[in-house]
Amino acid sequence: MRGGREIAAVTGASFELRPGECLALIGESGCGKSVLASALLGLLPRNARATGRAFLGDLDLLAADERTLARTVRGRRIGLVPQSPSAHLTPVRTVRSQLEETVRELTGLRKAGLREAAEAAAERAAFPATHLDRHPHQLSGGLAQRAATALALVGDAPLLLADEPTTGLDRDLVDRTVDELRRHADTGRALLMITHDLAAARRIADRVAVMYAGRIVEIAGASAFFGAPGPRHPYARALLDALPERAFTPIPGMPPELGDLPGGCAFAPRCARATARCGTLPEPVGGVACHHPEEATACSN
Ligand SMILES: Nc1ncnc2c1ncn2[C@@H]1O[C@H](COP(=O)(O)OP(=O)(O)OP(=O)(O)O)[C@@H](O)[C@H]1O
Ligand code: NI
Repeated sequence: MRGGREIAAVTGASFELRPGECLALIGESGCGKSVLASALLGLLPRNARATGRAFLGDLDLLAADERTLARTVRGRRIGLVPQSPSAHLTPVRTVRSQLEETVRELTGLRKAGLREAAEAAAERAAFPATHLDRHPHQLSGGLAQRAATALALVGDAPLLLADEPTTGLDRDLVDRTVDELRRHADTGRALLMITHDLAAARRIADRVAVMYAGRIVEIAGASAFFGAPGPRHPYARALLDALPERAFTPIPGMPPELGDLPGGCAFAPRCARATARCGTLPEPVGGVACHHPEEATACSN
């Protein structure tokens, strides 16, 4: 809601995520990625509401009450690497003390084991042991990011939501961080990684979901998406073509205001393939919501 009006930040998002799998959620700023993650955790602002179903095992996350979410879901069944780590860390406590508390809560470890486990968690997220006794305001953005990732990894939750987990990290650390997240999936857990970093997505994702103006417009296997035959939705194709290492062609125009979406396909005003048909909303077919998708070829997965 903005100015008393209701705005659909995410619409009709439908996807599955299996144990052992990494799904990368990509799309321009403001398209609804973080709102989707917040809805799964029951962390939407009070003026927002979510409808539909989102099953984690037998539990419908959208129907669960706050007590269940707070006691059994957040941290335990779903880990979160938040988009703004500094806002998520407790300002008055050192990183070590926050890690130790989380380890104690989630694993029941005590005393000596606690210290060791906290240090191991820091190590997993490449957070330097020399900085463990610092407070959040003494950390750079990249270090706060790593502290938040360490905290999120502690419980080995069956589902990890990582919202821009590599912001502020240089390339080596990006690779190291996403490889650690990938290991989380490789041990039979699920990972939803929200990212602007398509190289990081390509490195670890099994599948890619592309969001535009609050809708998932394409879901595809990562190797088909990033390699051959490439994305099938014109927006997804344009996102990749905008990369400096590819065509470096910016997407013309701007994403629409969510409060002022066109009636049909929201990408049509920016799309070279658009025709009159795009005035009606395309339903997803074979993972692609477009009236004029690029051809699927035999090697797509
Ligand atoms: N509390 C709120 N009240 C009103 N609108 C909101 C609120 N939170 C998010 N929005 C709107 O919802 C839309 C989606 O926001 P969201 O944060 O999910 O985008 P995002 O895809 O995560 O972007 P980014 O890549 O910049 O993080 C935006 O247009 C944003 O302005
Ligand atoms: Ni976001």
